[in-house]
Amino acid sequence: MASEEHLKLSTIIKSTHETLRKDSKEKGADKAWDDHLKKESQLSEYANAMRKLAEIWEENSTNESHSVISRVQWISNYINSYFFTEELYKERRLKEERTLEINNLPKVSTFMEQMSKVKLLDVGSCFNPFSEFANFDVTAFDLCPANEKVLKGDFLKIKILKEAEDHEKEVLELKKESFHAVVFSLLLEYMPSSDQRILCCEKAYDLLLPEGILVIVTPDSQHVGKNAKIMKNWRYTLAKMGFSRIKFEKLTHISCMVFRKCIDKEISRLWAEDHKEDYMEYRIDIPQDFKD
Ligand SMILES: C[S@@+](CC[C@H](N)C(=O)[O-])C[C@H]1O[C@@H](n2cnc3c(N)ncnc32)[C@H](O)[C@@H]1O
Repeated sequence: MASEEHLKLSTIIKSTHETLRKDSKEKGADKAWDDHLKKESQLSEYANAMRKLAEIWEENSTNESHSVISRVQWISNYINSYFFTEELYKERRLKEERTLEINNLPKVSTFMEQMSKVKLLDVGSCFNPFSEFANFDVTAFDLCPANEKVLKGDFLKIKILKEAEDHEKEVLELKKESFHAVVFSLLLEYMPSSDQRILCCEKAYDLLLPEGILVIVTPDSQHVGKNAKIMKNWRYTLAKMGFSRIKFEKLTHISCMVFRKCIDKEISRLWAEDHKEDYMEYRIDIPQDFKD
């Protein structure tokens, strides 16, 4: 059973999202977003609520309904099996090379190099849940950091450059193709429009090395079929960008997905053409977009 404190904190989170969606309908997503960023006390209240919820979840980690542990664990387990324990990236590489060959596309000769630590960008990190993992070299940032381990920045405004300055507190720019993994854990649904979510995924694409992965966790307490069309449309949209979805798992309250940056964009684009259904569009919607 949720405690009174837990309910109070969850209400802060939900009402922030609701207000942003409502403002976005009234004045447009860009204006609503700019106005939202000016509400510093509301942003800090949200960050504190998120951090405190995580502490509550940690204290109650034996209770399976508390999903913060499971999402952080799920993400780190997958990243480890992809890069280290099972080296899943090698299997995928072979599969993609075969697709290039079958479709008479040019061969690719440079691949991601073996690494000892995964360079991980955690966008919308809030309290940097990945800082504890020794084999991750984490860059964590958020609109409103909940602690000093997190840098401040708006991913929608971040510049992606061939060379980027190092940052101490605020991130304005990041280096192109400099990360093995980008994590969006409960990030996309914070933003009120499909265009903003798409921009985030396109930026992740530019920041990842080829064969790197974008891990997306999104809240979903419905049964697996309920949001299937929305999830299939995400897969289509990301495939048009150059990502191929390599993992999907529905847990009790979240859906976890992994998208791999293909060695050649054409690979996932061919997949998108072959699997396009009539309802599919270049969009990233969430179920809340269809509520009034
Ligand atoms: C629901 S919290 C998720 C926190 C953490 N990733 C987790 O899984 O517990 C969403 C976070 O994303 C941040 N955020 C939303 N849009 C952002 C943006 N454009 N740039 C950076 N951070 C953003 C918010 O400030 C908030 O801390």
